[in-house]
Amino acid sequence: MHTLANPHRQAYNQAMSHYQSNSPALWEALLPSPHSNSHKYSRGYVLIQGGYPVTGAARLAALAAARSGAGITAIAVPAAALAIYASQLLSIMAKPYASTLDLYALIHDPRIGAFLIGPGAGASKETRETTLTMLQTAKPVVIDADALTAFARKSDSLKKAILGQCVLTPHDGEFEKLFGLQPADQLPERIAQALVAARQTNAIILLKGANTIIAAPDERVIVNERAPATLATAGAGDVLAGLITGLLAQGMPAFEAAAAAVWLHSTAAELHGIGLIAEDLPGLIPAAWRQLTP
Ligand SMILES: NC(=O)C1=CN([C@@H]2O[C@H](COP(=O)(O)OP(=O)(O)OC[C@H]3O[C@@H](n4cnc5c(N)ncnc54)[C@H](O)[C@@H]3O)[C@@H](O)[C@H]2O)[C@@H](O)CC1
Ligand SMILES: Nc1ncnc2c1ncn2[C@@H]1O[C@H](COP(=O)(O)OP(=O)(O)O)[C@@H](O)[C@H]1O
Repeated sequence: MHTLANPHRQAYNQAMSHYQSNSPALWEALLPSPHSNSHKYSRGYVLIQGGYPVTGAARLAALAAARSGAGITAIAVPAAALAIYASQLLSIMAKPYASTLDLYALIHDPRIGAFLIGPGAGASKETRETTLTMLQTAKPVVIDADALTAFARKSDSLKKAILGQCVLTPHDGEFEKLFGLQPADQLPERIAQALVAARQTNAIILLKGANTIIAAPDERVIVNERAPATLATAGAGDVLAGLITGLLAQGMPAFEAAAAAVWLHSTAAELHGIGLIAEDLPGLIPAAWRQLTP
C-alpha cells in the first residue's frame, strides 16, 4: 500500500514513466468553443461561493471563469456582503443568500455546470458543509484555498463525498494541512505524492508551485514547467481556480481542463511580463488562448 509519506518505489517509477510536460497537444482538441446555436446557459454556468470579509478572491476567480468562455458566472454571496460584491461586478452576477437553506437552493439550480469553493471562503465548518453539498450534486467541483484547509486531516471524508469530477488545487501549505505531509522539493517525490493523493481522494490533484503537477487517480501525470515566477503574487491561485471551473462548466474533462488552465495561466503571465498582479490575468486569457493553433 502506497502512502503519502512513503510512496512505494513502484509509485516513483510510475511517476517518472507517466509524466508528460504540459503542452497544448495533450488537451487542445478538448477545448470548448461556442457554436452558432449556443446560448449563455448552454455555454456553461459557473457558481462560485463568495466569502466575507475576504471578497476579492472569489471575484478574481469569477472573472477568470467568465474569460474562459463560460456563458454565465455567478457568485453566491452572504446577503451582508452583497453591496461590496455588486459594486465591482457587471456581467458577473452576485446572488445573495440570507440563510444556509437559501445557499443550498442556489447550489441546486439544475442549470449549473460546475462549482468553485474556497477562495476567500474561510476555513470553517460552514465551508466544509457547503463543499459537501456541492459534491452531492455529482457535478464538477473545484476545491481550492480555504475549502482545502476546511478539510485539514479530513481527506478521508472528502473521498467518500466525491461523486463526480473534482479538482483539488493545493499549494504546499494547503497540501500539508489536507494530507498531513509536507510536499517534497524534488520533482519525482512530489509527483509520487500527488499521485498517491489523487488515488486516495479519487480527485485530480493540482499541486501548485514553480512546477505545477497535475495528477489523476488513474496514474496520468502532467507537469507544467513553464510558469513565470511573476505568478508568485497574491490572488494568482484564485484566478487559476476560476479558469479551471470555467472550462469544466463547458464540459471539458477535469484532467485536461486542469492542464489547459495551467497552460493558459502561465501564458497570460508571460504575455504581461514584469509587474504582474492577479487582476491583470483574467483579461489576458483571450490573448493566451490565441497562441493556440486555430
Ligand atoms: N484578493 C484576495 O481577496 C485574496 C484572497 N486570498 C485568500 O486568502 C485566504 C488565505 O490564503 P493563503 O494562501 O494565504 O492560505 P493560508 O493562510 O491557508 O496558508 C498560507 C500558509 O501556508 C504556508 N505555505 C506553505 N507553502 C506555501 C506556498 N507554496 N504558497 C503559499 N503559502 C504556503 C505559508 O507560509 C502560510 O503560512 C484564502 O481564502 C485565499 O483565497 C489569497 O488568495 C490572496 C488574494
Ligand atoms: N516561483 C513560482 N514560479 C512560477 N509560478 C509560481 C511560483 N510560485 C507560485 N506560482 C504559481 O502562482 C500561483 C499561486 O497560487 P496560490 O499559492 O494559490 O496563491 P493565492 O492563494 O494568493 O492565489 C499558482 O498557480 C502557482 O503555481
